Amino acid sequence: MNLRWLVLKILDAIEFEGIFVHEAIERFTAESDLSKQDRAFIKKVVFGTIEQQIRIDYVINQFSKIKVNQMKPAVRLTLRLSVYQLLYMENIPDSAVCNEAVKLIKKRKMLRLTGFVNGVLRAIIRQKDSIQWPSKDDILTFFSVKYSFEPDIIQLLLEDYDKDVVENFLSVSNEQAPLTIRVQKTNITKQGLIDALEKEGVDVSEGRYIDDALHIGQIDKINLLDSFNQGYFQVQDESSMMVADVGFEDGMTTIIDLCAAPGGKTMHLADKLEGKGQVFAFDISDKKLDRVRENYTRLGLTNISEKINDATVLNQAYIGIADLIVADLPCSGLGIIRKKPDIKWHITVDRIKSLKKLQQDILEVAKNYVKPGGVLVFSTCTVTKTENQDNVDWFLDRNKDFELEPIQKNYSDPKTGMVSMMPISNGPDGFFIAKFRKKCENVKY
Ligand SMILES: C[S@@+](CC[C@H](N)C(=O)[O-])C[C@H]1O[C@@H](n2cnc3c(N)ncnc32)[C@H](O)[C@@H]1O
Repeated sequence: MNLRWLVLKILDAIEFEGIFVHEAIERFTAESDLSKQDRAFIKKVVFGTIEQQIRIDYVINQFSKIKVNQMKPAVRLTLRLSVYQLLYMENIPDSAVCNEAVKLIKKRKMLRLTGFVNGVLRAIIRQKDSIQWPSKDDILTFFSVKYSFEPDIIQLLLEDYDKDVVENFLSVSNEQAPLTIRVQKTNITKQGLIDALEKEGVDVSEGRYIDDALHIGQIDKINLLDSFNQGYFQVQDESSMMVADVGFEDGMTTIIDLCAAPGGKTMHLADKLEGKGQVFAFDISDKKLDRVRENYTRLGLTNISEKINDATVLNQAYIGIADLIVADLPCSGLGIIRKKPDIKWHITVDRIKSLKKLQQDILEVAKNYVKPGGVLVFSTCTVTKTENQDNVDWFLDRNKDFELEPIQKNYSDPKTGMVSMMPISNGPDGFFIAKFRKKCENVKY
């Protein structure tokens, strides 16, 4: 099996079919008998090539007369995956990278272009220590090339945050995220899970903010772990666990998770209900809800009912019934780029504007399902003020029957009473949470 050939096919599918990185890797590696090391290599090169695309293209363009966007797709992708290895994988000899690239071009039957590819790569190998990088005087181009982000997105972030904060965000977004799991308390205690994982040879350490969170070592195939199949845990980032940690209160019985798939927060809330009460898990399509079903079946949870429901359309059956509404809304996802690097290339300023409109449409409907005294939690896995704080102001302005309840946790911002977290190195993803309570004199959980 030629691993780089598989990488090329995966990159090709991502670029021309528009599928997500994880989906593409899964499609081309699931059925094959690749070793753990082979899969790790493929994942590293695919993730890295996507993540560092702007920087890689910048380097190629310095050494090639034909610019990247004028190249034949197979040549462009072969050069990108090769330059990633040259710049970021020191353990691979430069000559091997070059020879393998030429083999790929031959395999694609582009014999006339082998000399070109070989020439560009050899030039980069010779001069990679003297590449001319953009000057810091032009901070947008400098950050864009250094961290491989679109200048428009950097500009948007610079309008919201200080330069140092933005630079840290860009840098951490290119790191590997920790693998975090949540103890499924209905099935096992935390210590019981730690013991079970260690018995299976998995490295375990405590999470940073949430008691039920554990970090585990990177695992090739999690579904081969007995503790996973026994439903002892759910893979979930710590920032995502904060939603139930903030929203759930003793005495609650009826919860609606309006945008639930794949179900991370639904499972956590059903766990907090200790198998009692009801979590209504809504999402836009049955295919999305399949993931929710898979999760609750494996975890053995019976207090979840899933249903196709468009969150922008008021559903009369649920008006005023919920103790807690979770509106974990579709967003630009800038807080989770470490896990989904292709977000870098899908998100635009216009898309963020249209997401804001969708978020407001959903919040306008969501408020109707809350009981007097009940809670509406609004969350996103992004860091733009447009999608977060602006929506909070907009919501409070229009809905005087709701108030912002300050979140008092060791991970919330004491000034705003909200959670607005940038991704943290070896820690949680970037995330935002605001908690609204529907006013009522007598009822409070
Ligand atoms: C951020 S994800 C939710 C993640 C989920 N809460 C979890 O913790 O696993 C946003 C979800 O919103 C769903 N969605 C998008 N538009 C929707 C709509 N109009 N109505 C309901 N769900 C929608 C998407 O299908 C997606 O599953």
